[in-house]
Amino acid sequence: TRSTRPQRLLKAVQKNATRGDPQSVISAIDHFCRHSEWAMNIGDEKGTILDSVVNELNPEKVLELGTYCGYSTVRIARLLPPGARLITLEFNGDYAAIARQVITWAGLEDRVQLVEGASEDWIPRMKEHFGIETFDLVFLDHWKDRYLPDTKLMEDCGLLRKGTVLLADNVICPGVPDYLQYVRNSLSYKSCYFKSHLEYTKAEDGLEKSVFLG
Ligand SMILES: Nc1ncnc2c1ncn2[C@@H]1O[C@H](/C=C/CNC(=O)c2cc([N+](=O)[O-])cc(O)c2O)[C@@H](O)[C@H]1O
Ligand SMILES: [Mg+2]
Repeated sequence: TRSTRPQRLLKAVQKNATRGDPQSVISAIDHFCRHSEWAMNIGDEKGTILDSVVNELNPEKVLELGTYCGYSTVRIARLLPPGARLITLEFNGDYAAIARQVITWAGLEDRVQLVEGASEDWIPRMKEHFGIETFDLVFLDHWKDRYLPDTKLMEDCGLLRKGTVLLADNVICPGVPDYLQYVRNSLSYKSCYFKSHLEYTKAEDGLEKSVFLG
């Protein structure tokens, strides 16, 4: 049977990227998405904004919601100091299997914990299962109708501290209106919008950075 797009994306990484070189993995995926098949990775333009937020925070504990093929996982993990940890949640087993191989190809498996499961099931288990007190950075890039419920769930589970940064992809396209309204109007967040473009296209999109005020 015909291969899937994530399988073809992984093949492009294994063919064009150098093992242990995260930047070459990022470039191989961006080239594949620009010249072969579009895929819903954050991409190189919004990815540069993601990089700047990670570099500014120098986070120890990072949570990513929605791994997909692991592109943003690699972008984030490559910037983390060796002692830091990135936990990424992905409930589609096929995508998780691809992402594991992409992350390993980049040589970042010792900084990344890919958990195969749903965010709503695993957010409540972060403390007892992973010994996580609070996260320094959360990157939201999963189904758009989950951003708001999962943010409220993280609040209720005490996983956010004064200064925790939530960085949300796709706040314009496909859009997350309920989440945007919440973080922009809640007294518990200081929120700002980074205007950019939908990955590999000229359409507008952007990232919303929201700092939890406690
Ligand atoms: N509750 C949950 N727990 C764990 N994993 C979950 C989850 N909900 C979804 N996922 C996973 O997260 C990814 C979904 C991404 C949705 N993005 C998108 O739909 C998307 C669409 C466009 N677009 O259409 O242009 C552009 C983009 O940048 C996008 O991120 C998939 O890998 C999916 O399996
Ligand atoms: Mg996205």
